[in-house]
Amino acid sequence: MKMKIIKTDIPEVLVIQPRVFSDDRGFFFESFNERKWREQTGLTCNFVQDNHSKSDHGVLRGIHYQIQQAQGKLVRVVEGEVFDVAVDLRRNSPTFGKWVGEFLSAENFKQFWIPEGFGHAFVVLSESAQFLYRTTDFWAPEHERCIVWNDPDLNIDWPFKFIPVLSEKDADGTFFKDAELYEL
Ligand SMILES: Cc1cn([C@H]2C[C@H](O)[C@@H](COP(=O)(O)OP(=O)(O)O[C@H]3O[C@@H](C)C(=O)[C@@H](O)[C@H]3O)O2)c(=O)[nH]c1=O
Repeated sequence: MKMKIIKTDIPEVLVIQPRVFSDDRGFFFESFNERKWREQTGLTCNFVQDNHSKSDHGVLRGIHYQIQQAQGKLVRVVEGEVFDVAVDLRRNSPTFGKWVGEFLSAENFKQFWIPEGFGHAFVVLSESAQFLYRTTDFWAPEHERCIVWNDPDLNIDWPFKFIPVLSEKDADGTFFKDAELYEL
């Protein structure tokens, strides 16, 4: 069975289920293969930055985006479990303001493709989680923006009841209705 690409309710947001080879030693899988990625998604992406973060249970990072130098993100989890969310912030899109979410874990090996023009956030559901992602443009702090995780218009159905742990920047995020959006 080859790597599977699964469309979500927002067709440009993809779930990638890689083929994992398990044996007595453990497992092996191609976490990224440019040729297969191009052939199976039809996308040509030039990934320029790899990021790795670790967060404790209850940490929520996001909703982040860059108004210029928009970053497409291919994300995955190598320890623990998160609920990962992509929000369509492309003003002229038929799915503008809609979100999709996916549970990503070290156990399910799923990857999530969040294209340029989307906001991104995740919350840690396990004791801790390590999160890896590749981006199609560089981090540009001057263009970085944040929408609050519990924005009333976005109305994201987060799968938790606790009070999330936020950075100061994220606690101070703007509302979707006031957000500066992309210049793609
Ligand atoms: C995002 C980023 C941060 N940093 C630094 C700045 C700061 O001192 C420290 C932590 O930054 P932050 O608090 O912004 O990290 P974090 O809240 O994890 O930000 C990330 O959140 C997720 C949801 C995303 O989608 C990412 O694109 C990114 O925005 O790392 C870099 O050096 N390069 C980067 O690319």
